Amino acid sequence: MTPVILLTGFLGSGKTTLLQRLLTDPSMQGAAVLINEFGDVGLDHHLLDRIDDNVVLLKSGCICCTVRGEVADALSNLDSLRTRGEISFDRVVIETTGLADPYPVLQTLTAHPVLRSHFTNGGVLTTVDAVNAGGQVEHRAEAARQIAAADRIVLTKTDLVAADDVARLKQRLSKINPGASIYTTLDSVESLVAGFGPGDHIVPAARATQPEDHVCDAHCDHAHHHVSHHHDDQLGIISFSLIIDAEIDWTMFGTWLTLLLNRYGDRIFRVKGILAIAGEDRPVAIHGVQHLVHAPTHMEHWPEGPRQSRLVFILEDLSPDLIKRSFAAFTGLAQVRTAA
Ligand SMILES: Nc1nc2c(ncn2[C@@H]2O[C@H](COP(=O)(O)OP(=O)(O)OP(=O)(O)O)[C@@H](O)[C@H]2O)c(=O)[nH]1
Repeated sequence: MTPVILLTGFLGSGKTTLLQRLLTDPSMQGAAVLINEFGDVGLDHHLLDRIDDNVVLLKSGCICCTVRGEVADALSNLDSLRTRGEISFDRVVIETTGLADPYPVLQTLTAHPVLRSHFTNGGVLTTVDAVNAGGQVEHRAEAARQIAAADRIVLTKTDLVAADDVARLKQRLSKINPGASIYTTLDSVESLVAGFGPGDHIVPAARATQPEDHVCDAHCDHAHHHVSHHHDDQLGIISFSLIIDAEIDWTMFGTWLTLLLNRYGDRIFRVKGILAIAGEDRPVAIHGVQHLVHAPTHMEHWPEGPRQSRLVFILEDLSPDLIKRSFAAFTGLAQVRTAA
């Protein structure tokens, strides 16, 4: 049986950063990876250095509902390729979208007639952003369910908050999920995935908020499973991207993004992008999570395709047009396109 590790956590909480670390550890060299992103423009596979045949980008959408069938198909495909000797892997890591409910994915593993004889639940790792977790847990059901589903919680961004706040957050997380062990990004990869490997049998954490026992199939429309389904229609969460063909002035851009997140960070859950900056050969990756702008990083090389800047936003109750107009007005770049 091949273990499937589910890597989950709210938008911008550090899943891809942790995945990058996991994949560079020798113990994880045999891992195949499935990545799912919310929104039509996937960037995470570009932001990961290790891209090979074992990395599959799933169609956009909410992993718990829209692409559940696709997860099953992707796992079946990986298994067939392995049977034919075309690839080899000894475990699978699935990085979910930051808005996913992990329970239906776990159920897919145990309920699917074929998958359940090849794959097993290899453990749930949930990243929790120490800067933004307070509000997210309070206001977003998805964030709470991701924490409740965890076997291990990895606290990220503890370098950006005071030690007392980290201690308080740990206490709060322990109340939501007393069975999960809590780590930070300072812990070794070995300790984070110990017991999650081939041949290991994880004992799932005693979860505080057990979901209903009902097992859905791909056509299930039971409302109880669609807590996170509501995120994209009823609560007005949308994703869109800005595409800019001209090179961007870094100072202008930085000022614009800082002001934008300062003003609208409550409603901008996530912004990430790959930028063509004037005077730079290599692309620059940028990340914002609510009011927080992370340090930009240079990527090794441009992904395939045109050298254009792409910014993906995940917003709640905010007009994409407002962002587009403000970007154009601030940077003086009129040729800005949006994609839904
Ligand atoms: N300072 C600091 N930054 C971090 C840490 N972990 C992640 N980040 C930064 O947080 C930003 C978002 O990280 P990602 O790994 O892209 O987050 P994600 O959960 O994959 O994001 P989505 O897939 O959009 O939900 C990036 O700029 C990371 O460099 C951490 O422990 N400390």
